[in-house]
Amino acid sequence: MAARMKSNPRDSEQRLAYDDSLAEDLTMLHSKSNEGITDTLKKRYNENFTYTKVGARVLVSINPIHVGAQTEGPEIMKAYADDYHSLAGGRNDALPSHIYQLANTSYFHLKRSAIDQAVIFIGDSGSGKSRTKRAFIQHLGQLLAGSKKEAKLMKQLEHALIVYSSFGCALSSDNPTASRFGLYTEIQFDTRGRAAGFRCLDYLLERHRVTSTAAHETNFFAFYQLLAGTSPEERSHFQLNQESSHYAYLRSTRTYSTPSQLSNEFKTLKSALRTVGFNPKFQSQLFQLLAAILHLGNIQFLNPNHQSGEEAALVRNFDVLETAADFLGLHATTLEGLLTYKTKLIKKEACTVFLDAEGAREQRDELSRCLYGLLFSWITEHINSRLSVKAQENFLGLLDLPGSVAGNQVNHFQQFCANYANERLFHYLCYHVFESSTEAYREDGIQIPSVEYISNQPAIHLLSRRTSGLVSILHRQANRSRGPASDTALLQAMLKEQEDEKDDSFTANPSMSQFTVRHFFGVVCYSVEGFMDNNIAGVSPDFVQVFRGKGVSPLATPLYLGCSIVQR
Ligand SMILES: Nc1ncnc2c1ncn2[C@@H]1O[C@H](COP(=O)(O)OP(=O)(O)OP(=O)(O)O)[C@@H](O)[C@H]1O
Repeated sequence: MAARMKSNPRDSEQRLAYDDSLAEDLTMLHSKSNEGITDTLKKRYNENFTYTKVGARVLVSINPIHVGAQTEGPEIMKAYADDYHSLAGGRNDALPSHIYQLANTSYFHLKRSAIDQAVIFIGDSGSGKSRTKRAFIQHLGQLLAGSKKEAKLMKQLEHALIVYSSFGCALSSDNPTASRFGLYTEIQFDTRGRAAGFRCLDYLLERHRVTSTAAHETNFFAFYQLLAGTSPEERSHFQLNQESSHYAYLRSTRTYSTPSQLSNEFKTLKSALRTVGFNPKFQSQLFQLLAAILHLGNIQFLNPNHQSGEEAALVRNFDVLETAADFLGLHATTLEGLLTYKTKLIKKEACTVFLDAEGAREQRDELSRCLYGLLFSWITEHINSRLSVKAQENFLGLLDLPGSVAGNQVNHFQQFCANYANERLFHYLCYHVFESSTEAYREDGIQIPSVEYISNQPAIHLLSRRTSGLVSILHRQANRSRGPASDTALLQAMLKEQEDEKDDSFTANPSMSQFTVRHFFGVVCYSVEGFMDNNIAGVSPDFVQVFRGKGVSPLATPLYLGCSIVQR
């Protein structure tokens, strides 16, 4: 166990004697220089102390991925739970800083003062946010273990995270288990402070990954788990081939696990689905839709014989289209029409456009992304409908968004959104750590020196200025009365506004369709390609019409039944 007894300096005398080298709390350091802080964190990390406090409300965690660090587990959890119970929730500081201790404190405040609590996880991709969140939830489960009902609920929450991890995580260049979506989880408490339910809200699912994945990355884990884990009967029912290389959407991607590990992961997924309320029928629907998406990706198109613009693309392998159509509950000809024709607004009139092979491929991929996005939303709605309660007195909220990514690679719209969200969270954090308490003291007439810190105000300014900020420009260009602008026009508009503002946090390279933003975590290059489409990303009216039509098999309709899903 990495936990060690250590006294914490509370008064000034103790503080003078405080050994900076392994300080539990960075606010207690004599020298609060960058060097002093990083030195302390480094030493603590080398001593297997993963966590360090910054005052009472902020915890720094350094991913202890190195061998030898045993920072979690039942024994350590028990020590912190005993600590909680022996002190009736009070903080005793005898144990080293830990996420379990933060869980103790949050739960204690919620119970004692009936004030809602929120925990925000911020960090680079791969820094360990999701893992730390899981540890928080596991420990909360330990604190609630006295009640069977509450313990069961916390287990269900852990299983919900397993489901989200299968459908929303992938191997990326920065993280073997990167969350390609954001999740806000609210644990609900009743008037007596007992956990009564939980609900989730997902954000920013990287839908694009379904149809195109960088060579050194993977698609969402659920696809590989499905292929490796289904029984021969199930495979034959879903008409699946066990080899991921058989599927266009998985072909160029990296394998991330051995077949037997994937098969075990699939078992775990099925069991997690069952625990959060997906009965075998619903599970079968989920997997059938995943299979349909894989089959959709294998449909190939040829250009029409006459390129007059009045003939649509031809399907090269109609048998694959028939399989996909069957799983989606559509007639093959309906799916063929959906993929080879498109309704477009031309001069405010809805016109049907014939798609060539390239257009049909794009339409097919858009359908796959749309189905996956709806599937993901449906999972959230299903979990919420089973496990949330309507009446809650208090909540404990946990926010975990995809981490920030800097580096040399060119990033896309989804990462722009994630990085923007991380800027806002960091800004919020800085305000609460450095500004809000100082303001409170000043209001009480107490003068305290202000602390210098690296503010991300320039990036916030660039991104969120009311009219000339990048996000505002993006919205304006999407909502023009004459229709959305092109990506090139968007970049031009960004460039013009920033030149007028003389904002050096921004540079643009129109010939490469790229721009860079200086974020607080580094300079990031974005390709503007796809920004407009992704920003609008509504469900195509063609898709909605077809799936709402009469005669569609119930297999696809659950996705469209929940109004709130369609409205998203
Ligand atoms: N305490 C820990 N002990 C051992 N391994 C850890 C620990 N924390 C994180 N890791 C490992 O580090 C990797 C990254 O962790 P995690 O997926 O939680 O990062 P993240 O910050 O949520 O990233 P992203 O923003 O990309 O989702 C994972 O493989 C995880 O298992």
